[in-house]
Amino acid sequence: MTETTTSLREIGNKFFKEKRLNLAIENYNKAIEFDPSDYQSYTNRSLAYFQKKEYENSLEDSKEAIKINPQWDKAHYRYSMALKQFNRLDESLRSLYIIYNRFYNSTNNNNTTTSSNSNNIDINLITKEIDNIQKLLISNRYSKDIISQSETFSNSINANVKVDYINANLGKSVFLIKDITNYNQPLISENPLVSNLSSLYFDENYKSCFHCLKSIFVNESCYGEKMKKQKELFIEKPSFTCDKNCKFEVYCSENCKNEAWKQYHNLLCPNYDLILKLYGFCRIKNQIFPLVIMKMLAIVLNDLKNNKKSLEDSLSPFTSFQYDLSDSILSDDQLIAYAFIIDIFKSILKEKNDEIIFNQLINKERYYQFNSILKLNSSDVQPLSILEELIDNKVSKAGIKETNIKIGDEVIEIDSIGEFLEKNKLPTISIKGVGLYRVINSINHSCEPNVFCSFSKNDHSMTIYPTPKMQLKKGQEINISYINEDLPFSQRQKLLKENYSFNCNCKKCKNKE
Ligand SMILES: C[S@@+](CC[C@H](N)C(=O)[O-])C[C@H]1O[C@@H](n2cnc3c(N)ncnc32)[C@H](O)[C@@H]1O
Repeated sequence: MTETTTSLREIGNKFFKEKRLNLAIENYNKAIEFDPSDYQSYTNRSLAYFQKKEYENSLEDSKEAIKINPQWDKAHYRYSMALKQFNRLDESLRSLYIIYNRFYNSTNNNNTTTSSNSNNIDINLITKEIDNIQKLLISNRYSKDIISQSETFSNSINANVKVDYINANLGKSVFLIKDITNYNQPLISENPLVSNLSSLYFDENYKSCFHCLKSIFVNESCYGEKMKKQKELFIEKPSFTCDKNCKFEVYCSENCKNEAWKQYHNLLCPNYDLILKLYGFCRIKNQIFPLVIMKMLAIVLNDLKNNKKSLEDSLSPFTSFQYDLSDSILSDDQLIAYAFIIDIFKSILKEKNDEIIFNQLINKERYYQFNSILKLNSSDVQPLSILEELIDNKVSKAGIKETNIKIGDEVIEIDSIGEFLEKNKLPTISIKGVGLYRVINSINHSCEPNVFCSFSKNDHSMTIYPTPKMQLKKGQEINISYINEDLPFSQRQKLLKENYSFNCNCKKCKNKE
């Protein structure tokens, strides 16, 4: 940086202090002309434009300053404030979190607790802004009305809870809106915004609903010798194959077929040759997130096109989850899967006027973003296996006096079904996938959870129940355990850090129990 640049900038700063904004801008222009890498002049000019309510210019200048020096927190702050003016609240929040996380990482490393960092940004101001924007976002997105509406994503929520923001560290979480006295009462029942089968199950041995993941058929080769004789297990359930282009995807009902079509399959189906390549790759490499990401992108694209919303609004069901772009290290396989996704969406968005949407929606940053959303928030989904479903039906039909049920010629004591299933629990008979749940995946973790989740007997929906004997009062936060809470303290901390990027500070962890 030349002396001339610095003095021109300082003259600009002087004019700025005197509120002579045009003169300030003139001097910042000159400083930048002398040294186009002078990120401080860009940042200061961004503020001057902001004061003049020229938000587009303010946004561009702060963006340029970040490009030159990504460590310059003041530029991130200016960028965030300009984004806020355009109601791009998610992005605005993200920029504030860059400053917030950097501040706390550096104070943790240096063991200091000053209220400002090397860039001289007041961390209290940042925290206050984070609080403001979070509250705005929560009230927009999780109001009771919005939650209980049947949206494009058709998630139905039994509203005994509300989503609220806690603080910049814990983000949002879920709170009870009534006292709970009946422990059999579900607190939340929810369908996912998106779900997908693990690619391991794209195989002639399995047939599952492509929409709700329910088992339709499992080949007898997946069972042990004894169960192979039980013919009832191998009767294929009715299924509904897509009759448009792909003739490949199968569903358990007309309803699932229609939902899938409406949400994402209408865009994906005509490009199925490319999609099969992605399925094949994901199956060999045992990957599931790229498949979910493909569906998420199709859902956003449909919303964008059909409902004429802004990109920000169409993305918001997904971007309201926490994510961390700096943390997303993608493997070579994930990057190859990204190339397949690019090909698929190039084919979907091939019209000339689709170019802008393509560039805004389908890019590497989005892939990292969606990957991180899935990594930090999604749940494993495991619908009942065909064997479990069969047992369940027989038990519900059994009279009160009956003590046994029969599967083929196998007689099972109703009281020992658990042991029977345990004995016959072959990894190959349970179909697994992942799902992203708008409210359930907003529940924070505790190693002493007061609620637990249970899969629906038949599909990808999930229900939250109170943990028996826990007192549950109106206003209380509900917490689930993301991991096996019976593991020793150090293992729990390690798993939570590795998989969810946080240090658990619950009572059990504080006592190192
Ligand atoms: C499934 S989300 C839960 C909702 C999240 N708080 C939000 O604002 O979207 C998981 C993320 O929440 C945060 N989180 C959950 N439980 C936490 C806890 N006990 N302590 C600190 N952070 C937690 C972590 O950032 C984690 O990666």
